[in-house]
Amino acid sequence: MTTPITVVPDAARLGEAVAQRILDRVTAGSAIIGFPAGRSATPVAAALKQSGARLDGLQIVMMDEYVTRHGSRWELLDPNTPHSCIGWARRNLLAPLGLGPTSLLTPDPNQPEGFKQQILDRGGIDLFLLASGQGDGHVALNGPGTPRHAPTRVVELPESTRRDNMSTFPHLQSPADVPAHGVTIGTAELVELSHSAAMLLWGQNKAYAFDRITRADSYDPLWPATIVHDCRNALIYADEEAAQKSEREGVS
Ligand SMILES: N[C@@H]1[C@@H](O)[C@H](O)[C@@H](COP(=O)(O)O)O[C@@H]1O
Repeated sequence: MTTPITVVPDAARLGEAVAQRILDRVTAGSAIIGFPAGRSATPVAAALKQSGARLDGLQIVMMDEYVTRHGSRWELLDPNTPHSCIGWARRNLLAPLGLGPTSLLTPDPNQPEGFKQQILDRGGIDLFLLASGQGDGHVALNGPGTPRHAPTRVVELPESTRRDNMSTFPHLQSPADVPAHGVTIGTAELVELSHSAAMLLWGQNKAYAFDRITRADSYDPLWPATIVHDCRNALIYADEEAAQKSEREGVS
């Protein structure tokens, strides 16, 4: 495994370390940052808010969103729904950081192939923050079995991802409460469009994900979050609970 690992004591320190990288880029001019919705990036969002910095130059790219079919078209989940990924971005990033709607880019389920060009037009993603499904290793909504070069597209969520989403959004009581489809950036674009990437793993329930990811050297379709190894300038950030540091060697 060649992707460097940084282990910090806890989720708050992880958030501060990653937020500092974003702040450095914003200070240098502008930053286009890819975000996952859910628990993993919440400490990063909190640390950005805590910094009190002006973040006008911050552009946020959300990697996925749940969708439902209406006739021949897909509709994004209402952002006021507590498990909406766009809603997560509005609540955790846009509102607290004082950013407007033009600071947010999300894939269009009816034109998913356009997402790549929209990102290219902005010069690519400076830093793509990645999360791993705790039980099935999904990344964005690319579930187990996703080929390495999958494009941005609408996918049907497997039961394993819907179960993981119940931990991410605890108000979801059963897999049936989780929407059956989502639009997601593809594994191809995660690699091609990011100048750097950071996998965020914190808490005991990400210990297995840490293990699966750090045992791999490159993309393993059975655990799609291993895509981090194929990304340029990639880093894994973990807290001690996820890394179970005392039991490992070679982790700094
Ligand atoms: N749609 C989101 C993904 O974007 C995110 O990567 C994942 C991880 O969530 P958590 O960080 O809570 O484990 O949850 C959901 O599936």
